[in-house]
Amino acid sequence: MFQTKAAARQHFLEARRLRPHAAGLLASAQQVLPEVYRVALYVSMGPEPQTGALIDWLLATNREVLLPILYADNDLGWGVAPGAADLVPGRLGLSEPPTDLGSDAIATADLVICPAVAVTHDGVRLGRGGGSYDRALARVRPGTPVWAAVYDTEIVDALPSDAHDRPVDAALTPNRLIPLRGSGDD
Ligand SMILES: Nc1nc2c(c(=O)[nH]1)N(C=O)[C@@H](CNc1ccc(C(=O)N[C@@H](CCC(=O)O)C(=O)O)cc1)CN2
Ligand SMILES: Nc1ncnc2c1ncn2[C@@H]1O[C@H](COP(=O)(O)OP(=O)(O)OP(=O)(O)O)[C@@H](O)[C@H]1O
Repeated sequence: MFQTKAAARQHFLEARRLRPHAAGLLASAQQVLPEVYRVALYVSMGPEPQTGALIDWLLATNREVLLPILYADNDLGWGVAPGAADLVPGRLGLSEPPTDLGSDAIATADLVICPAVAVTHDGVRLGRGGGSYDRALARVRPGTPVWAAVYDTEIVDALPSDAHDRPVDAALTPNRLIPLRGSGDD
């Protein structure tokens, strides 16, 4: 398999760039979304699984959506999504909410859907390499479901991992929700 996280990241990001288009998470999420009020999500960029329509639908169905704000040290703050038009440019080409509720606001989420480059059947998540979600997921209220947004081809048997990596409970793809082992509910 992959010797390093960097090698794995390069492999999966290259494959993403070759996709003809980025599929969205709305249809699959609509099928499986539990009764939740506040959902932490991300504003998708480029070939990432798209979140725009899902965010709009959550807001239209009276849910609240938390979106990340990337700090200089790669830690994350959170703001509520008022609507796509109200987002402001952040670092690395990201679009972010204008008002920061702070890093601990993720503890108020009932469901966290986080970006990932790949995930294993055991729930090991590989991200962009900033350690942003390693820190953010440590603040999630215990028992809150955490889903990694990936494509079906990004769910693999093994990935390099570190002790600080936070496991995820399921993989949400544009097609389905796949429960992952090793995160407490089996
Ligand atoms: N949409 C989205 N938002 C997110 C994340 C993410 O993975 N996706 N993050 C997850 O932690 C945090 C931000 N971390 C990020 C880290 C790297 C890149 C990125 O695109 N890097 C480019 C180089 C960009 C540049 O330097 O101009 C690259 O890797 O090619 C984006 C976000 C918080 N918000
Ligand atoms: N709690 C933490 N506080 C500060 N730095 C951390 C923390 N957890 C991880 N890091 C650092 O973040 C860096 C990247 O970690 P890693 O490669 O696991 O990121 P990732 O989970 O793939 O990315 P991301 O979470 O941003 O999507 C590492 O150098 C690691 O030491």
